[in-house]
Amino acid sequence: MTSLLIRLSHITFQVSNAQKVIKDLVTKYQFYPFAARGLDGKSPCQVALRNGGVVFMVNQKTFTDSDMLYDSAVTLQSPDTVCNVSFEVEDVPSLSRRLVDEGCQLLVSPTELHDDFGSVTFCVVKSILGNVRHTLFDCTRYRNNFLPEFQTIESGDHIPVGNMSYIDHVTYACPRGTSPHVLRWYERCFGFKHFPLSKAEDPERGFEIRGPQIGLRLMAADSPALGKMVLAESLPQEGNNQVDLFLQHHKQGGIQHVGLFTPDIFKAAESMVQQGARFTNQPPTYYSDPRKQQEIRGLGLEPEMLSRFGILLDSSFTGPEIHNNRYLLQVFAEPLFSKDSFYLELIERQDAEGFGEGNIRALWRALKDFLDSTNQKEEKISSNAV
Ligand SMILES: O=C(O)C(=O)Cc1ccc(O)cc1
Ligand SMILES: [Fe+2]
Repeated sequence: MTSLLIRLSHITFQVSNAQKVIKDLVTKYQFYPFAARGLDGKSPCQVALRNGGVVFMVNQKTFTDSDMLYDSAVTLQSPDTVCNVSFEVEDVPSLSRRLVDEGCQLLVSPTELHDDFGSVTFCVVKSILGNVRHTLFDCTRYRNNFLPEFQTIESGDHIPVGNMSYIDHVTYACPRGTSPHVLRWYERCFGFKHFPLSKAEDPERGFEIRGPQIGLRLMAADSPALGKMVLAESLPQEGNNQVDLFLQHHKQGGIQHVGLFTPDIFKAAESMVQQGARFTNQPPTYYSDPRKQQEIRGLGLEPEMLSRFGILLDSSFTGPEIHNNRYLLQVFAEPLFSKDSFYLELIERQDAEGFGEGNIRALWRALKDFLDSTNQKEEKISSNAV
């Protein structure tokens, strides 16, 4: 079955102000638009943007399925959302039949579209999780740069600079208690395999991170063709947390963030910050901690390079000597639409396949601080207004 799946193709956004989101992706995150439809106003605009090997499609939200190509419309009440992870597959009709036999719902049955450059077959499958869906494409008979009915946008003299290599992982927020079920669905339907985040992890329980003000259950899965996915649920605990806040808008669950692989996170973060992107800050104590400093320096890095952009490091450091050179660098951008919505992550992996518990704890704390400070600002504004 895995031979039917070729690769993750792109991720689709459905938003109320596509122009604004496109502008942010272009100016802050160095994506460039390369194909579009609906720019003449005859259909809702759909724009494909690229940064290196990463492609996003931004769709203006519409409420009639027939206006939207390669996806189906979200509901009228839907928040701005990132809801479709599209896969390239070998044989759309046969895979869609198999998925229907598994009990999956098709939002769009296998359909063929063509233009002067050839034809593409696709279907849209509803995931078992929230508003998530997957468009399955066979593009082997198509020779232009994106999909039929999209016009090429010439980049002219503008030389794209982005250095994102590919989508490293997609992280889904799940309502409490649902992730084992969701994991099994992805195993059955798309051949993902449980990817333990710790030794001897129980796939029913996943990897639990507990501590003061943190309660998170993670389960990851991997597919040789489609990459990694992470399922995140909150554990009952005090106070706000990013998964529960996300679920206030995406009640049944959804795509919470996407990790973009870059070979040089310092270069990527620096150029994005210069263009106005903002990453979550880490408290200075993260970088001044002597053990952390030893860990950073032991890998040939400088604490100042990390602290400038809020980059987090996880390695197998147990001090005082580094045992191997495997490490993970991550940095998390501020939410793209509203304060507790979808965000982008940059990740550089040096021989490290998993996810870093230390980084997740630090991110959780930083986002809590960010949410608390925006809440305080909002409270101030509203009390001033009274
Ligand atoms: O570490 C990562 O990049 C993950 O994707 C894991 C993760 C999942 C959910 C969170 O709210 C925060 C981190
Ligand atoms: Fe992530």
